[in-house]
Amino acid sequence: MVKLLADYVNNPKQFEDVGITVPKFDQEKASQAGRQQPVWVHFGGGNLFRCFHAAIAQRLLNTGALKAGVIVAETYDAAVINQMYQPYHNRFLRVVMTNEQPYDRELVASVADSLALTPTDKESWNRLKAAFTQASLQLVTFSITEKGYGLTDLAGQLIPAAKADISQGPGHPQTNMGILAALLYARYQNGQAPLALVSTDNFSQNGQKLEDGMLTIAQGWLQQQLVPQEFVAYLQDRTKITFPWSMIDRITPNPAESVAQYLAAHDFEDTQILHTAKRTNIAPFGNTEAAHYLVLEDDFPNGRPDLTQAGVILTDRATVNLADQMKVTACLNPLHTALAIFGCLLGYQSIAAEVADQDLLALIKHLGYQEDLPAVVSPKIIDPKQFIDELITKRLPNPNIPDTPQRIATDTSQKMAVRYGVTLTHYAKADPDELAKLTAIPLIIAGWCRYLMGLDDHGETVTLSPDPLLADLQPLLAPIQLGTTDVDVVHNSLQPILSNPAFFGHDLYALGLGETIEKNFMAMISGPGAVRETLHAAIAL
Ligand SMILES: NC(=O)c1ccc[n+]([C@@H]2O[C@H](COP(=O)([O-])OP(=O)(O)OC[C@H]3O[C@@H](n4cnc5c(N)ncnc54)[C@H](O)[C@@H]3O)[C@@H](O)[C@H]2O)c1
Ligand SMILES: O=P(O)(O)OC[C@@H](O)[C@@H](O)[C@H](O)[C@H](O)CO
Repeated sequence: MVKLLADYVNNPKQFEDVGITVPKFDQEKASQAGRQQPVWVHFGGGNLFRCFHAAIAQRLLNTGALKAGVIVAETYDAAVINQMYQPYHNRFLRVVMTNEQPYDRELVASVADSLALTPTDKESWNRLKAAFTQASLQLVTFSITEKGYGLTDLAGQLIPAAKADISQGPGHPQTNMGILAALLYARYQNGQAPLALVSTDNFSQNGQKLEDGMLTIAQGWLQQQLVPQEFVAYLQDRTKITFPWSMIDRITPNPAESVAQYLAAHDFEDTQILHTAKRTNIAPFGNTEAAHYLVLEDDFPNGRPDLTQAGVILTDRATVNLADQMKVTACLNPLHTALAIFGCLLGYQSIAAEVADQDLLALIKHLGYQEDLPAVVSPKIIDPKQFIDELITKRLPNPNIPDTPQRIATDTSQKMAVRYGVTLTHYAKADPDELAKLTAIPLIIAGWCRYLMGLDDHGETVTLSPDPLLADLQPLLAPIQLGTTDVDVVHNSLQPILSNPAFFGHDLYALGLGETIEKNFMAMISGPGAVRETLHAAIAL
């Protein structure tokens, strides 16, 4: 059995003998370089980072295109750092779930330092701040989930933490945007070196949202005269600070028991999965798929490593935007969220099993090909139709990818606007008559409302995936039971959700879809088994 912490530099054979590839660099040296002359900081050291960004850094360290390891910062879940990074000296094993075994396994050692930013840990804050003052720093990437960028509530008002960040100035930030603005203030005060800030979270125009969020805090400080005008000018000077947009795609499920067992059977010792109190699932290993796309706007004012050596596509903003719209709003994530909602309702634990269900397959095909694809403008670097074909015929059905509808259902309230609202906007602008012909999108939205009831299709209670708005949304559905036939009760419950543009980017009644969704919902609550019946009747081809 080989352990994650075994000495791969002096004895690589112990890894190679069990089929694990080792780094071609010395972790100690890369870590030292990362701490002394940092090049790359990443916020959100979850599974996507470990399986994708860290692997890119590892490729570049292997070839010498990068000398310094990545510094990882966690603002949300300190347990990730304290229990999964530091005890393993920031190493992990990356497992690529190819269609056939053996899986590709690689010891990843490209993380130089890992920092949990908590209000009491001054040392970590100072280390991160020091990294931000270094001119060597070229890029900061983020995979902090959609909600990590939020500063406003459902009514569009600043949340208390954002108000506190603005009133208290750069000394005590709480929100991610406040933390970033404070770190950039330190950079401004120490030489004003340039920097690229790259969101790699799953939503359209992610760089714009990062920029807007960070500037909301910085401009608040300026209004309170807590920072000079020159600081805000520095943030808005495109030769200094940029917010490249990105499209990122690699299905990276939570670490799975089946993979832990595979690793144990293949002589790897560290397989214990951690489920933190904040519901992050993380392990000494990460499991991901083979297919991957990272498309970045090439706008790095302080230079960048040669990311193309690791397969990253660098292009202009317009192309990134089209690629991202293709993936996040049409050809992948909307299909995923549909499988998440109906998978949880129908009792599935596996995405691969779901796409073997003819009703669900018909649903995602109808959504993808009939309703989403017509709204897509091809980014040309990737063909949208081939992209969906690959997804539906190769990626989703791969039984070795241990993905679950429950993972994908996480934070659905944060995602509906991007995953369905952008397509609705397309139809509303291009051809409003088409809105009335949509079947899959209204059905999925009704399915989400049905999911929020917290009952599966048998009428049994199900534990819903974490979502920051569950406590607001579930009480709205409380007056409804399976068997409720009163259309007014249903309308009163659904209306505040369907009419709120914060969820879908639109008042769905104004688009003429509210009533259809209510009807779909009524059908799905008529009794046990009604979700399946409604789905089958609506979408069967
Ligand atoms: N996993 C995938 O298949 C995949 C693929 C493409 C893009 N993404 C994007 O990456 C994000 C993270 O995915 P993951 O697989 O790493 O998830 P994960 O659950 O493994 O990790 C989530 C990370 O985000 C942090 N986080 C959660 N809420 C936060 C908050 N409010 N503020 C700051 N940090 C927060 C967690 O502490 C953790 O480090 C997704 O939300 C998505 O936008 C994921
Ligand atoms: O990561 P989220 O929470 O935005 O969405 C869940 C999945 O749809 C997502 O992680 C996909 O696996 C990913 O977007 C594939 O590239």
